[in-house]
Amino acid sequence: MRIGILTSGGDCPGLNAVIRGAVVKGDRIHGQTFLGIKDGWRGLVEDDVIPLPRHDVRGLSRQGGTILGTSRTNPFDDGGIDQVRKVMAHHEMDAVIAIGGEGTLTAARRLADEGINIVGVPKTIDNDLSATDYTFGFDTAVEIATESIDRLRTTAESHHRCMVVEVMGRHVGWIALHAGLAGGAQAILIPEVPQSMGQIAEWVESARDRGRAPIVVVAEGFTLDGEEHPDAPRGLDAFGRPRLGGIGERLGPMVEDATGIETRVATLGHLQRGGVPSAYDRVLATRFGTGAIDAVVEQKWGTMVSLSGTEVVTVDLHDATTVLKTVPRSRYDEAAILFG
Ligand SMILES: Nc1ncnc2c1ncn2[C@@H]1O[C@H](COP(=O)(O)OP(=O)(O)O)[C@@H](O)[C@H]1O
Ligand SMILES: O=P(O)(O)OC[C@H]1O[C@](O)(COP(=O)(O)O)[C@@H](O)[C@@H]1O
Ligand SMILES: [Mg+2]
Repeated sequence: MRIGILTSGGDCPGLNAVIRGAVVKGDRIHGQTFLGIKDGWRGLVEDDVIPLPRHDVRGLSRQGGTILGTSRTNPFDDGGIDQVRKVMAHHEMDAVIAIGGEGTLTAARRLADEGINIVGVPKTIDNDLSATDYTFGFDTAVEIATESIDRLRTTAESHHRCMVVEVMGRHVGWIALHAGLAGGAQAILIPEVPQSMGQIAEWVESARDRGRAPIVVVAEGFTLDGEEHPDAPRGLDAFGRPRLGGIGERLGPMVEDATGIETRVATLGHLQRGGVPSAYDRVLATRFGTGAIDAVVEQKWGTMVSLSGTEVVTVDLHDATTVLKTVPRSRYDEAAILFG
């Protein structure tokens, strides 16, 4: 059997561990042959496909990024199903393992609906995919954000300042919630729960009044009460998505004006996606890779590997892509008891 592997959407620590897990198991147990599809769906529609022998995945579980490259190409805009069929036939590719987030897996679901043999693997630092308890990449991002908050806190305390820390999270606030809780933030602002400037100022002042240096963690997709869209001062990216990032820089002066507390801003940005995966993410990603091979062998087309408790299972791609996994209001309220 000849299997193509692609990585698509924003990169994420653990992508290489998935590739290694799949190739080593497929080669060793089933004698399968692997092909690397370059830059996500782009490689599949433009026929940019390379051999992916077991030798090439040696030592990959600790390596950040993706050796295959990634892009945000939409296969339906740039070639469509006929082109995908043609490229697969050209390489005698029997199946594709698509590693990506909600966008990539929606494309995978549409291709599976058209009869392409596809199995999905969920990745995202945002942890916004339904039908899996966790995605790899999230743990590493939270670890990096937490360490950053710890470091920002000591400088904020020395100067008696407030620190606004902007983290990633396009539609959901999981990174902000977990890193904020782990770092003991005095306010956590997430896309799911708009807040007023008055409330934010109240939390900051109350922390200051107790002698603390207030830390405000804000997800890039957060909006103030009454605002319709998150800040995207740099316009759209190459694929028409708003380039988020900027709410922290906007909030900093507003907090300073509202409270009189000297405030600094740190935007963590792509630091959260770079570098080596955590041990947890290496294990999860490797298990997803070997699990994807089981799904291919069992011809479970149109499914995605998923973590259910501690077990790797498969779920229908439809279930995984219909609804985003947002932070439930009760989880936010639980954290909010500690704000201020
Ligand atoms: N409904 C869709 N149909 C086909 N392709 C899609 C769809 N939604 C997203 N995609 C493609 O998948 C790419 C990756 O999605 P994106 O959200 O950027 O990353 P991720 O897969 O990490 O969520 C998008 O740029 C787009 O080209
Ligand atoms: O790398 P880019 O294009 O700047 O994209 C940034 C976006 O990618 C993410 O890191 C991950 O998003 P995806 O999982 O949808 O790729 C978001 O948190 C962030 O908004
Ligand atoms: Mg996405």
